[in-house]
Amino acid sequence: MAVYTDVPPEALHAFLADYDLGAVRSLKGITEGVENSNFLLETERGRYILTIYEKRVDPADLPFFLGLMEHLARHGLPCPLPVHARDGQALRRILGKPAAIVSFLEGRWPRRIEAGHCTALGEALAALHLAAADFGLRRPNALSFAGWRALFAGCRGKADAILPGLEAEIATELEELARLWPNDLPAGVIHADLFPDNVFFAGDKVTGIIDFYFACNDLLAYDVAICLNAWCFEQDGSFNVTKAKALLQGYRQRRPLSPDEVAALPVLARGSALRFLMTRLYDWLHQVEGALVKPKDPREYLRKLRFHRGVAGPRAYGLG
Ligand SMILES: Nc1ncnc2c1ncn2[C@@H]1O[C@H](COP(=O)(O)OP(=O)(O)O)[C@@H](O)[C@H]1O
Ligand SMILES: N[C@@H](CCOP(=O)(O)O)C(=O)O
Repeated sequence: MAVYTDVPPEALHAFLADYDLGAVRSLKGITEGVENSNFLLETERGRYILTIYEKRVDPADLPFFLGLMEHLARHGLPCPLPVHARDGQALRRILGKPAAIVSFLEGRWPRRIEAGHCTALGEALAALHLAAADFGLRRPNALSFAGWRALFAGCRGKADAILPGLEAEIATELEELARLWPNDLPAGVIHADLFPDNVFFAGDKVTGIIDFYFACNDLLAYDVAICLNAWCFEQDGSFNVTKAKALLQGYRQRRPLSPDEVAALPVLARGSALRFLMTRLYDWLHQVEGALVKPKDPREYLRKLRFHRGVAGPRAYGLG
């Protein structure tokens, strides 16, 4: 459930008076999502998404997120296009909170992932990296080593309640990854959370890429590793090498991976697994009573982390 703010009709009308979107037909809360309040807004002009930014998004980051969506949409990516109000601003306020209207994207995120989705996803991810290359703003990744360590500090003394030995395993992993992490790979703007629920399809065609609220500057191949984790494991925890091969083939058709990027994939996949393990662990251990959002299982990402730690090399991902 992600509707944290109720929008009374008077507030909506006052807000929309500054846009050229015509009269409101309806406003419906969208129950999917975690971070912000999202609404499907229908006006005389068409369908839009109204997002009200809640506590977890730093308002200082919003120009980067909205600017990036606009940049990518203008480069032909199927990303939400922010709607500017008459004063030229896309970032405005409703009920005292930051808010924006973006274009509505058609399609549905895949509940059952097929290899064909992975190929198309790989192509779309590479297209995103290429199109973002001349985006003018920068945002360091808040969820890299320093962020992981801060989350870990917030879980100290509690992690073993989820699985005995977890705390020591994470501490060792943090040390090893800090030693192994590649710092000289191609970098740029990455999506950083391109999970299946953030990619809409019509058949095998990508029709929408949403949720840019973790986007940042980091290693491009790290984004590929995030997708390997989010798209290529089955429900039973097994790794599907056919899907991985499809994803990597799709990506490499648009943006070839250098030999160093390929060699680094196992380490990057470990780091990506640790990133989602840490945020999920933190959220699991800091559940707010009465919260409407069900936390995601951190153990899923521990299993993925262990898989990548055990691979002999990038061949495990279907690369020759
Ligand atoms: N531009 C869009 N077009 C169509 N649906 C959207 C769009 N943006 C968001 N949604 C809908 O809102 C839901 C939540 O959006 P999301 O950005 O993932 O929220 P959160 O950041 O809170 O997790 C999505 O699953 C989708 O159903
Ligand atoms: N993809 C993350 C959680 C972030 O949720 P989103 O709804 O903003 O994509 C995870 O699976 O841990």
